[in-house]
Amino acid sequence: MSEGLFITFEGIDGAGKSTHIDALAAAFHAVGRKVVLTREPGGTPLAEKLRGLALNDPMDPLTEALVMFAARRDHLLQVIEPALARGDVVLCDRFTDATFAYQGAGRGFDLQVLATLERWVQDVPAARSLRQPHLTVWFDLDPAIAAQRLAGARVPDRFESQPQTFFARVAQGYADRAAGDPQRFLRIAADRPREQVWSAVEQGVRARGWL
Ligand SMILES: Nc1ncnc2c1ncn2[C@@H]1O[C@H](COP(=O)(O)OP(=O)(O)O)[C@@H](O)[C@H]1O
Ligand SMILES: Cc1cn([C@H]2C[C@H](O)[C@@H](COP(=O)(O)OP(=O)(O)O)O2)c(=O)[nH]c1=O
Repeated sequence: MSEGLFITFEGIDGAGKSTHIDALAAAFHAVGRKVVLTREPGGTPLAEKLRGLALNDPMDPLTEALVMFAARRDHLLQVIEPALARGDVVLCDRFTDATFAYQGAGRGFDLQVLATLERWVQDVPAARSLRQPHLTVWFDLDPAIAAQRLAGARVPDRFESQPQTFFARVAQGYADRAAGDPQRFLRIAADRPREQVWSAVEQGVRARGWL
Protein backbone atom coordinates (compact mmCIF):
# COMPACT_ATOMS: atom_id res chain seq x y z
CA MET A 1 0.00 0.00 0.00
CA SER A 2 1.26 3.53 -0.84
CA GLU A 3 2.11 5.88 1.98
CA GLY A 4 -0.48 8.64 2.42
CA LEU A 5 0.54 12.02 1.01
CA PHE A 6 -0.62 15.32 2.52
CA ILE A 7 -0.28 18.23 0.09
CA THR A 8 -1.61 21.73 0.77
CA PHE A 9 -2.14 24.68 -1.55
CA GLU A 10 -1.48 28.14 -0.12
CA GLY A 11 -1.39 31.77 -1.23
CA ILE A 12 -3.41 34.96 -0.99
CA ASP A 13 -6.95 35.14 -2.37
CA GLY A 14 -6.73 35.15 -6.16
CA ALA A 15 -3.30 33.49 -6.38
CA GLY A 16 -4.56 30.54 -8.43
CA LYS A 17 -5.03 27.68 -5.92
CA SER A 18 -8.52 26.63 -7.05
CA THR A 19 -7.44 26.86 -10.72
CA HIS A 20 -4.84 24.13 -10.33
CA ILE A 21 -5.92 21.83 -7.49
CA ASP A 22 -8.30 19.79 -9.69
CA ALA A 23 -5.55 19.25 -12.27
CA LEU A 24 -3.21 17.92 -9.60
CA ALA A 25 -5.95 15.59 -8.38
CA ALA A 26 -6.35 14.34 -11.97
CA ALA A 27 -2.58 13.80 -12.26
CA PHE A 28 -2.60 11.63 -9.13
CA HIS A 29 -5.65 9.70 -10.37
CA ALA A 30 -3.76 9.08 -13.63
CA VAL A 31 -1.04 7.25 -11.70
CA GLY A 32 -3.58 5.18 -9.80
CA ARG A 33 -3.66 7.12 -6.51
CA LYS A 34 -6.87 7.67 -4.55
CA VAL A 35 -7.31 11.40 -3.88
CA VAL A 36 -9.24 13.26 -1.18
CA LEU A 37 -9.79 16.85 -2.35
CA THR A 38 -10.70 19.12 0.55
CA ARG A 39 -10.36 22.67 1.88
CA GLU A 40 -10.03 24.84 4.99
CA PRO A 41 -11.75 26.19 6.81
CA GLY A 42 -14.13 23.31 6.06
CA GLY A 43 -13.99 19.70 4.92
CA THR A 44 -16.50 18.29 7.46
CA PRO A 45 -20.11 19.25 8.25
CA LEU A 46 -18.99 20.90 11.51
CA ALA A 47 -15.97 22.61 9.91
CA GLU A 48 -18.13 23.93 7.06
CA LYS A 49 -20.50 25.49 9.62
CA LEU A 50 -17.49 27.12 11.28
CA ARG A 51 -16.38 28.31 7.82
CA GLY A 52 -19.66 30.14 7.38
CA LEU A 53 -19.13 31.94 10.69
CA ALA A 54 -15.44 32.69 10.05
CA LEU A 55 -16.04 34.15 6.61
CA ASN A 56 -19.08 36.24 7.49
CA ASP A 57 -19.49 37.03 11.20
CA PRO A 58 -17.51 39.88 12.80
CA MET A 59 -15.07 38.51 15.38
CA ASP A 60 -11.82 39.51 17.03
CA PRO A 61 -8.50 37.96 15.94
CA LEU A 62 -8.30 35.45 18.84
CA THR A 63 -11.85 34.29 18.20
CA GLU A 64 -11.02 34.00 14.49
CA ALA A 65 -7.87 31.98 15.18
CA LEU A 66 -9.72 29.64 17.55
CA VAL A 67 -12.49 29.08 14.99
CA MET A 68 -9.92 28.27 12.29
CA PHE A 69 -8.14 25.76 14.56
CA ALA A 70 -11.43 24.28 15.82
CA ALA A 71 -12.44 23.60 12.21
CA ARG A 72 -8.96 22.18 11.56
CA ARG A 73 -9.11 19.76 14.50
CA ASP A 74 -12.40 18.26 13.30
CA HIS A 75 -11.11 18.15 9.72
CA LEU A 76 -7.90 16.38 10.77
CA LEU A 77 -9.62 13.75 12.88
CA GLN A 78 -12.61 13.08 10.61
CA VAL A 79 -11.06 13.37 7.13
CA ILE A 80 -7.31 13.93 6.81
CA GLU A 81 -5.93 11.33 9.23
CA PRO A 82 -8.23 8.50 8.04
CA ALA A 83 -7.36 9.28 4.41
CA LEU A 84 -3.60 9.26 5.12
CA ALA A 85 -4.00 5.99 7.03
CA ARG A 86 -5.61 4.49 3.91
CA GLY A 87 -2.63 5.61 1.83
CA ASP A 88 -4.65 8.24 -0.04
CA VAL A 89 -3.36 11.55 -1.37
CA VAL A 90 -4.97 14.46 0.53
CA LEU A 91 -5.03 17.69 -1.49
CA CYS A 92 -6.12 20.48 0.85
CA ASP A 93 -6.84 24.04 -0.28
CA ARG A 94 -5.30 25.94 2.66
CA PHE A 95 -4.14 24.69 6.07
CA THR A 96 -2.25 26.12 9.06
CA ASP A 97 0.07 28.32 7.00
CA ALA A 98 -3.04 30.37 6.15
CA THR A 99 -3.66 30.92 9.86
CA PHE A 100 -0.13 32.27 10.34
CA ALA A 101 -0.49 34.39 7.19
CA TYR A 102 -4.00 35.79 7.74
CA GLN A 103 -4.49 35.84 11.54
CA GLY A 104 -0.80 36.22 12.30
CA ALA A 105 0.68 38.54 9.68
CA GLY A 106 -2.61 39.96 8.39
CA ARG A 107 -4.40 40.65 11.69
CA GLY A 108 -1.22 41.02 13.76
CA PHE A 109 -2.15 38.19 16.14
CA ASP A 110 0.53 36.70 18.42
CA LEU A 111 2.49 34.07 16.45
CA GLN A 112 3.52 32.30 19.67
CA VAL A 113 -0.13 31.69 20.52
CA LEU A 114 -0.69 30.38 16.99
CA ALA A 115 2.33 28.06 17.37
CA THR A 116 0.85 26.72 20.64
CA LEU A 117 -2.52 26.12 18.98
CA GLU A 118 -0.72 24.43 16.06
CA ARG A 119 1.02 22.04 18.48
CA TRP A 120 -2.21 21.20 20.31
CA VAL A 121 -4.40 20.77 17.23
CA GLN A 122 -1.93 18.91 15.00
CA ASP A 123 -0.76 16.46 17.65
CA VAL A 124 -2.32 13.31 16.23
CA PRO A 125 -1.48 9.65 17.05
CA ALA A 126 -0.12 8.72 13.62
CA ALA A 127 2.28 11.65 13.30
CA ARG A 128 5.71 11.28 14.99
CA SER A 129 5.79 14.91 16.09
CA LEU A 130 2.99 16.99 14.55
CA ARG A 131 0.85 16.42 11.51
CA GLN A 132 2.30 18.76 8.87
CA PRO A 133 1.87 18.63 5.08
CA HIS A 134 4.49 16.62 3.20
CA LEU A 135 4.42 19.44 0.64
CA THR A 136 2.92 22.94 0.58
CA VAL A 137 2.48 24.42 -2.91
CA TRP A 138 2.70 28.16 -2.33
CA PHE A 139 1.28 30.34 -5.12
CA ASP A 140 3.25 33.54 -4.59
CA LEU A 141 1.53 36.53 -6.18
CA ASP A 142 1.74 40.31 -5.90
CA PRO A 143 -1.43 41.46 -4.05
CA ALA A 144 -2.03 44.14 -6.70
CA ILE A 145 -2.25 41.47 -9.43
CA ALA A 146 -4.46 39.31 -7.21
CA ALA A 147 -6.78 42.27 -6.66
CA GLN A 148 -7.08 42.79 -10.43
CA ARG A 149 -8.01 39.11 -10.86
CA LEU A 150 -10.68 39.31 -8.16
CA ALA A 151 -12.11 42.69 -9.24
CA GLY A 152 -15.78 42.23 -10.01
CA ALA A 153 -15.80 38.70 -8.61
CA ARG A 154 -18.69 37.69 -6.33
CA VAL A 155 -19.59 39.65 -3.19
CA PRO A 156 -16.32 39.58 -1.19
CA ASP A 157 -16.24 37.78 2.17
CA ARG A 158 -14.71 39.30 5.35
CA PHE A 159 -11.21 38.56 4.10
CA GLU A 160 -11.59 39.41 0.42
CA SER A 161 -12.95 42.84 1.39
CA GLN A 162 -9.72 43.72 3.23
CA PRO A 163 -7.49 46.46 1.74
CA GLN A 164 -4.37 45.62 -0.27
CA THR A 165 -2.16 46.54 2.69
CA PHE A 166 -3.73 43.59 4.52
CA PHE A 167 -2.86 41.22 1.66
CA ALA A 168 0.66 42.64 1.49
CA ARG A 169 1.07 41.55 5.14
CA VAL A 170 -0.51 38.17 4.38
CA ALA A 171 1.87 37.66 1.44
CA GLN A 172 4.81 38.44 3.71
CA GLY A 173 3.37 36.06 6.28
CA TYR A 174 3.53 33.24 3.74
CA ALA A 175 7.11 34.19 2.83
CA ASP A 176 8.04 34.04 6.52
CA ARG A 177 6.47 30.60 6.94
CA ALA A 178 8.28 29.33 3.84
CA ALA A 179 11.59 30.71 5.13
CA GLY A 180 11.01 28.82 8.38
CA ASP A 181 10.47 25.45 6.69
CA PRO A 182 11.98 25.65 3.17
CA GLN A 183 11.96 21.88 2.54
CA ARG A 184 8.20 21.71 2.90
CA PHE A 185 7.41 24.60 0.49
CA LEU A 186 7.30 24.56 -3.31
CA ARG A 187 7.18 28.25 -4.27
CA ILE A 188 5.33 28.91 -7.52
CA ALA A 189 5.65 32.31 -9.20
CA ALA A 190 1.92 32.73 -9.78
CA ASP A 191 2.02 35.85 -11.98
CA ARG A 192 2.64 33.83 -15.14
CA PRO A 193 0.09 32.40 -17.62
CA ARG A 194 -1.94 29.47 -16.26
CA GLU A 195 -0.11 26.89 -18.40
CA GLN A 196 3.29 27.93 -17.02
CA VAL A 197 2.00 27.92 -13.46
CA TRP A 198 0.54 24.43 -13.91
CA SER A 199 3.77 23.18 -15.47
CA ALA A 200 5.73 24.44 -12.46
CA VAL A 201 3.32 22.71 -10.06
CA GLU A 202 3.45 19.39 -11.93
CA GLN A 203 7.26 19.49 -12.28
CA GLY A 204 7.65 20.28 -8.59
CA VAL A 205 5.48 17.34 -7.52
CA ARG A 206 7.10 15.02 -10.07
CA ALA A 207 10.56 16.03 -8.80
CA ARG A 208 9.57 14.51 -5.47
CA GLY A 209 8.94 11.19 -7.19
CA TRP A 210 5.19 11.23 -6.55
CA LEU A 211 3.90 11.36 -10.12
N1 LIG B 1 -2.18 32.39 -14.10
C1 LIG B 1 -3.33 33.14 -14.13
N2 LIG B 1 -3.38 34.24 -14.89
C2 LIG B 1 -4.49 35.02 -14.91
N3 LIG B 1 -5.62 34.76 -14.20
C3 LIG B 1 -5.60 33.66 -13.41
C4 LIG B 1 -4.48 32.80 -13.33
N4 LIG B 1 -4.77 31.78 -12.47
C5 LIG B 1 -6.03 32.01 -12.03
N5 LIG B 1 -6.55 33.13 -12.61
C6 LIG B 1 -7.87 33.72 -12.37
O1 LIG B 1 -7.78 34.46 -11.16
C7 LIG B 1 -8.96 34.25 -10.37
C8 LIG B 1 -8.57 33.61 -9.04
O2 LIG B 1 -8.10 32.29 -9.31
P1 LIG B 1 -8.37 31.16 -8.18
O3 LIG B 1 -7.77 29.88 -8.70
O4 LIG B 1 -9.80 31.17 -7.77
O5 LIG B 1 -7.48 31.73 -6.96
P2 LIG B 1 -7.52 31.25 -5.43
O6 LIG B 1 -8.20 29.91 -5.39
O7 LIG B 1 -6.05 31.18 -5.07
O8 LIG B 1 -8.25 32.32 -4.68
C9 LIG B 1 -9.89 33.38 -11.20
O9 LIG B 1 -10.78 34.24 -11.92
C10 LIG B 1 -8.96 32.67 -12.16
O10 LIG B 1 -9.59 32.37 -13.38
C1 LIG C 1 -7.64 28.17 6.46
C2 LIG C 1 -7.72 29.65 6.72
C3 LIG C 1 -8.36 30.49 5.81
N1 LIG C 1 -8.41 31.82 6.08
C4 LIG C 1 -9.11 32.73 5.15
C5 LIG C 1 -8.40 32.88 3.83
C6 LIG C 1 -9.51 33.09 2.84
O1 LIG C 1 -9.75 34.48 2.66
C7 LIG C 1 -10.71 32.46 3.51
C8 LIG C 1 -11.06 31.15 2.85
O2 LIG C 1 -11.54 31.42 1.61
P1 LIG C 1 -10.83 30.77 0.31
O3 LIG C 1 -9.89 29.70 0.70
O4 LIG C 1 -10.22 31.89 -0.45
O5 LIG C 1 -12.04 30.14 -0.39
P2 LIG C 1 -12.69 30.75 -1.67
O6 LIG C 1 -11.71 30.47 -2.79
O7 LIG C 1 -13.98 30.02 -1.76
O8 LIG C 1 -12.83 32.23 -1.39
O9 LIG C 1 -10.38 32.16 4.85
C9 LIG C 1 -7.87 32.36 7.23
O10 LIG C 1 -7.96 33.59 7.45
N2 LIG C 1 -7.25 31.55 8.11
C10 LIG C 1 -7.14 30.21 7.91
O11 LIG C 1 -6.57 29.49 8.76
